[in-house]
Amino acid sequence: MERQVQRLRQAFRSGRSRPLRFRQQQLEGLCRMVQEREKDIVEALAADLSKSALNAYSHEIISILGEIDFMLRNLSDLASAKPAKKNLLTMMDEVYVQPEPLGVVLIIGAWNYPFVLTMQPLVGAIAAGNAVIVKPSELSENTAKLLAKLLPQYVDQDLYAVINGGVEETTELLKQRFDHILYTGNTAVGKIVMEAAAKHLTPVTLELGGKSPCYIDKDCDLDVACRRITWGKYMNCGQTCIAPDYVLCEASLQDQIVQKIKETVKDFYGENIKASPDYERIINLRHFKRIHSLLEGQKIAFGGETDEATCYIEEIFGPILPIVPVKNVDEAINFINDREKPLALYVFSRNNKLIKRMIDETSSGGVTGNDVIMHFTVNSLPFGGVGSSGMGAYHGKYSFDTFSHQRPCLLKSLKGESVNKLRYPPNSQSKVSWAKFFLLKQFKKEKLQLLLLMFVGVVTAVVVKVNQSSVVVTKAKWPRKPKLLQEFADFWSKSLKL
Ligand SMILES: NC(=O)c1ccc[n+]([C@@H]2O[C@H](COP(=O)([O-])OP(=O)(O)OC[C@H]3O[C@@H](n4cnc5c(N)ncnc54)[C@H](O)[C@@H]3O)[C@@H](O)[C@H]2O)c1
Ligand SMILES: CCCCCCCCCC=O
Repeated sequence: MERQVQRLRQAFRSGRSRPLRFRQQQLEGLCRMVQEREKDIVEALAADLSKSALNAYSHEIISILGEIDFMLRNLSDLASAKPAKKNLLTMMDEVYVQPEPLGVVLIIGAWNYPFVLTMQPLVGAIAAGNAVIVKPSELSENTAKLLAKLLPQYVDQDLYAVINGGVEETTELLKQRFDHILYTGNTAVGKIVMEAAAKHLTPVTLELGGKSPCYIDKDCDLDVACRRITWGKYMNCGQTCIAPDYVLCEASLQDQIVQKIKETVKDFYGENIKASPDYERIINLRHFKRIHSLLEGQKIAFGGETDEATCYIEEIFGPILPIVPVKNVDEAINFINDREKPLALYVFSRNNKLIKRMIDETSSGGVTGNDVIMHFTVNSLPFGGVGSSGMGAYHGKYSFDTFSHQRPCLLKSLKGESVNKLRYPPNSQSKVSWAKFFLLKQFKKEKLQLLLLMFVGVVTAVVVKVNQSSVVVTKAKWPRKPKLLQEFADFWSKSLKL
């Protein structure tokens, strides 16, 4: 593994991953991979999660095509140097922020959306000019194997690699030095990743789990709310990081909500849910048993039928989508704030002020009002957690920034020493006063314009004076100019008592 990381580091050091044209070619390669091998990808997702081809396309493949398209369209803008605001001391200098690639990046994916959760960060890391190792989850083994087979056929093999394996291999991989790690998975392993990264002072983005509350206000269209919640809760058999985890509502709404969700489940998946192509399965027996054990001793409002042989769990309420009665919105807010910060918050209400209030008085990775999941699909929004649901974010521009160093650059000329005297020893009270003026003084735009006008006036006056006192200014006389300017600067320097 050490050798593999070194091989990527060498390729990165060669500078090959940096030119924009190269990055674009790699992203185009990824796009071709998704388009030409769509059938293989769909089959792998079906084998791992019983995803139908249509769901594989709409839940995973579309996101990746959209992300690649975004990067291709915006790459030159994202990668360009951005001019930065100057202070009075750096007025004459070049001041900008230059994004630069970090180096060798590790992406560790989870099994529940095995294609999206590895490919979407990969797109950002390539766009930002890095070398990348992708470690897919061993639990979604078909997608993991497929990625290892396909990627080398479509992108540069020395810069981008897939390493497959479980805990042992990932532990070994985490001993290596990376320049950034993006990990998606549970919070306990997130801590292991962060600890390993700390040994090399490697920055991390942690995309972790989080119990996402869903508050339903009594001033709401319950039919619409329940339909949207049912969609987000049962998509991918409930194995979605931002699925609504529990509902908070006033007790009077509880029965209606149960009834409406029950009806919607039948609407979506038919009477025989088990036979629906749109209904996925739990990833493996271990997870099946874990979820099954949550049902024990609970009051199940609807569903609860399971089939161990096919890892099928019919949708249930209780531990899977608990409904927690609250007196009012204040109690709902307290309930949320008494717990770890969730990955998402969902609020359903006709009352926009109430939605805004819940946003203001709670914290979560992201928020969708009057719907669920959808903030994930907007690539102009950062996607990530806060507190125990994670740190850092990605998607679109935020992916590019996550995998870049924002390098501040200040380019001065070798001239202008008179002004620079201000900061050279020996220090003096007058220098400190001028430094305060130059660095702390905030001018209103109009005042600054007036000052600039006065400055231009003074310069013009000096130039006119000099021209009047000299013989006709010819081309040959131009070399005298810097000296004049120097004299002018010295004049200012003396006036300012530097
Ligand atoms: N925030 C998000 O974007 C997001 C997305 C998907 C899933 N999740 C969360 O992830 C969880 C489900 O994922 P999971 O953790 O079961 O996935 P998982 O079992 O696939 O583990 C995630 C990754 O961690 C690696 N791993 C596991 N144990 C390890 C160890 N001891 N040391 C080093 N690496 C190890 C695995 O090989 C895998 O690549 C849920 O909590 C879910 O909410 C979060
Ligand atoms: C159109 C809906 C797309 C939903 C994709 C959700 C991906 C969530 C990843 C976390 O588990």
